[in-house]
Amino acid sequence: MPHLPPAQGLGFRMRPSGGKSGRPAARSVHGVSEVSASWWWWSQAPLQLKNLPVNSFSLEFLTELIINLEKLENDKTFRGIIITSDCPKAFSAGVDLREICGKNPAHYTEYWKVLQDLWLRLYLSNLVLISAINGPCAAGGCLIPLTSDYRILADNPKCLIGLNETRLGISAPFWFKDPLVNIIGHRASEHALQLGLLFPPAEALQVGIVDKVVPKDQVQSTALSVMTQWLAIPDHARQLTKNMIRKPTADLLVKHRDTDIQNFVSFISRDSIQKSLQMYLAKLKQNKD
Ligand SMILES: CC/C=C\C/C=C\CCCC/C=C/C(=O)SCCNC(=O)CCNC(=O)[C@H](O)C(C)(C)COP(=O)(O)OP(=O)(O)OC[C@H]1O[C@@H](n2cnc3c(N)ncnc32)[C@H](O)[C@@H]1OP(=O)(O)O
Repeated sequence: MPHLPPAQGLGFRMRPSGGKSGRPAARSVHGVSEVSASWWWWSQAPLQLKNLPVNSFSLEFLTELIINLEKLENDKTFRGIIITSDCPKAFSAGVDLREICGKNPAHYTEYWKVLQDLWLRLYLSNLVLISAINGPCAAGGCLIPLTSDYRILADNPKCLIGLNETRLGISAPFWFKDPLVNIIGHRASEHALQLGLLFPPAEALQVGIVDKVVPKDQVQSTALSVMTQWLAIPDHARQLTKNMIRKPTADLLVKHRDTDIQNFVSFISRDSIQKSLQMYLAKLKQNKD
């Protein structure tokens, strides 16, 4: 299993859980629960996102994330991943606005394609994906949670979650909207998407965009306990079922991805959109002072 120490500001921490060897010592004399605890314990890999300061999706970060997910997917040791943030300010701030501001159409094309690739890899992953959301995640920052199998949110008023694109003067792509509809339903999605709602924890739980809200210091332990339940199901049955449920949604992107790229590039290249994104980025920087 690759162990990748994070580079300055950019990187992922991936490590098998367990002792120094990555696996807990075998317990031969204990009961079934002990045995099964050891079994699931080293079947899951924590994946800690670290692209300081806010885990925004730069092209480089997306590319690294896809490579690391592919490694985990191909390593048969692992059956599930708990994804969390190693940046104190955010779980993820979504699309890195510097990637979609002031660049050229070729860059926008490449960027959008890589973002689609990440979405497809996550949405159709054979692994159990649990998002341990320990910070705010807005717009594209919801990509990982919305493609996960289970979402646990820290009970902190700063931990807002939602697709707030309309507030930035842009529209969420259909492949962000579709998983939201699948998770919270049509009417709630209409409301949330049009108003660009960012939900605080209690409301997020109520609308169903997250499955559990727990104190911040319990997010990781809760994720481990939920993972135990999911890994108790035989992989082949769970994977077939996941694929059956998710494939129609994923197929829509596969079928329309070129058109979606063209739409994105022409939309994002408009002067009016560029201006409003630049203003939003400038406002983010001002708010700091
Ligand atoms: C036809 C239609 C076809 C297609 C549709 C077209 C377009 C679709 C658009 C794509 C859909 C997805 C969009 C997105 O994801 S856009 C990004 C949305 N994200 C946000 O709105 C979050 C913005 N950030 C925040 O709210 C806060 O930064 C956050 C995360 C709550 C943390 O707050 P705080 O602790 O106070 O930290 P700062 O605000 O000071 O931020 C630190 C530092 O990070 C910079 N930064 C924050 N977010 C981003 C970002 N998304 N991209 C780039 N940089 C970001 C911020 O400016 C600060 O920088 P500084 O240099 O000042 O330190």
